[in-house]
Amino acid sequence: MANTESARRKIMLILSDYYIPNLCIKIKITALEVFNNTGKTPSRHTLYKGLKIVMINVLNLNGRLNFLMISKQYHSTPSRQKYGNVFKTHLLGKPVIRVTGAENIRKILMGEHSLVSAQWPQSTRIILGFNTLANSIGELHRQRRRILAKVFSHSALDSYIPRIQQVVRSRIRGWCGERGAVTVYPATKALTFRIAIRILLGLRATDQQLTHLADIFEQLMDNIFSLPLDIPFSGLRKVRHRPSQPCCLSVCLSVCLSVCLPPSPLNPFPTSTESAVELIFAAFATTASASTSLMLQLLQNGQVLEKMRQELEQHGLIRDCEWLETLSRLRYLDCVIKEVLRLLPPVSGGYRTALQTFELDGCQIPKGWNIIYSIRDTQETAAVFLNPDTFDPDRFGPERDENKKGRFNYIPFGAGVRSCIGKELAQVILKILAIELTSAARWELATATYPKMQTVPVVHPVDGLKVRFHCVDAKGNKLPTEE
Ligand code: HEM
Repeated sequence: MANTESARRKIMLILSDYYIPNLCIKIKITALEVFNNTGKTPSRHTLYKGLKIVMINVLNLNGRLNFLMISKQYHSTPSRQKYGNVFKTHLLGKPVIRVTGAENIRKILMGEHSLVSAQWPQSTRIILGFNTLANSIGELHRQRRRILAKVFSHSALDSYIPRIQQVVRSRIRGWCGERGAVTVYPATKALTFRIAIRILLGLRATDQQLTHLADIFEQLMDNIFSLPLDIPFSGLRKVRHRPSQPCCLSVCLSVCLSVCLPPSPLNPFPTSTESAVELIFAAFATTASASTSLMLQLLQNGQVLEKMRQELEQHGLIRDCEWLETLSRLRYLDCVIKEVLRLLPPVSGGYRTALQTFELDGCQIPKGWNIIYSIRDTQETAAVFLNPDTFDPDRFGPERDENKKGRFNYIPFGAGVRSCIGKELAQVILKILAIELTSAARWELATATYPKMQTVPVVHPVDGLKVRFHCVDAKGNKLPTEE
């Protein structure tokens, strides 16, 4: 029994470190059930088996619980109403200051490197690696950003467009060829993954390698916000030490793709697979989330889709958008993409640590404390947006341009020195997807009602959004499904 007690204490110790009260109670009960129900002192084997069951429960539950906790943090409107735009809460068991509102966000985002410093949760840092852009600070961050900026330059983006269009076109044809419904969120994740690997990184991966890597990334995303416990059965251990896999993701990527890593004129990562992992990670779920939200909004707002179609016809480029400059002439399409990212921002917020004690909105933030700046809440509550719950792309049009009334009310890509380095690329992908869908396909909801949305790790429909696609000709007539 002494063994049992010490094992239970060990678990409690680990958990209490991360202070999750409900989970602690649950574990205490489970541990007692596992160890005491036998009515006798367990053997080493039983004890180990029991511990294993407990830990699996804890850690599986932990993943979901963390998501729930984060979700709750981002949606704690009552707390915001009660305590204002800056208040203290807990995330992953640690105290954190949550910040909302354009003025407060401005101070945080413009204070990077002096007032605050980006600091992702420990699990994210461990999984992605410490040498990535998002995890580097100060001069190192500036240098890395300068190097990476080449991948996203105007000429680089121009060169990606025809190939992105090719990949998107072929994927949409595939969706139209499906007999049943397509689940949009995983389908767009596969699409962005393919674009990131083949076009952005210029890697020649086979379909089999792509599927294998996508599977690993999926697991990575599932565990990106988890307790930083590298112990058996934990999310962290799963992604770092997959059986029959090299021991970490970046190594895994390089081994899987070793035959095709160097050299490619577009591949700026002959040595840094960590950077490659980071870019795929940053592009993967975010762009897929926005793509899914785009399709959802176009399903729900037929008049917007019609207006987009008219704009494409006016420009005579229903099917050809070869250059960045051509894309930028489609003003209404630009408003549609902006509105999708306002109403359903894929990333809920960003993580910072206070480098010095400072005051924000009358509250003192002590040095060393964690801060989350909230994108979703800020966009949802910004007074500059009229009827904020309505999907209304014209709010970004030249006549109203509500966004002009305050710079930090609209921040789907963050702002300042840490703003999203891939934002132009993300917008290009979304625009090409919208053009291809509008001109070559029709899509309809395959379920009786629209799905609810989930917000963590990025915003997405709970059922992934089930849709039936059909190919159409230039006049909008349905084409027979290819066998
Ligand atoms: C709709 C799609 C996307 C959204 C909504 C989005 C959003 C964001 C946000 C909000 C940040 C800032 C986080 C912070 O303040 O700490 C960020 C940073 C970043 N994003 Fe994106 N992103 C998207 C797509 C992409 C793509 C396609 C790439 C690259 C291929 C990318 C690469 C990055 C990187 C590397 C950073 C870190 C920048 C730094 O720390 O200097 N993102 N993204």
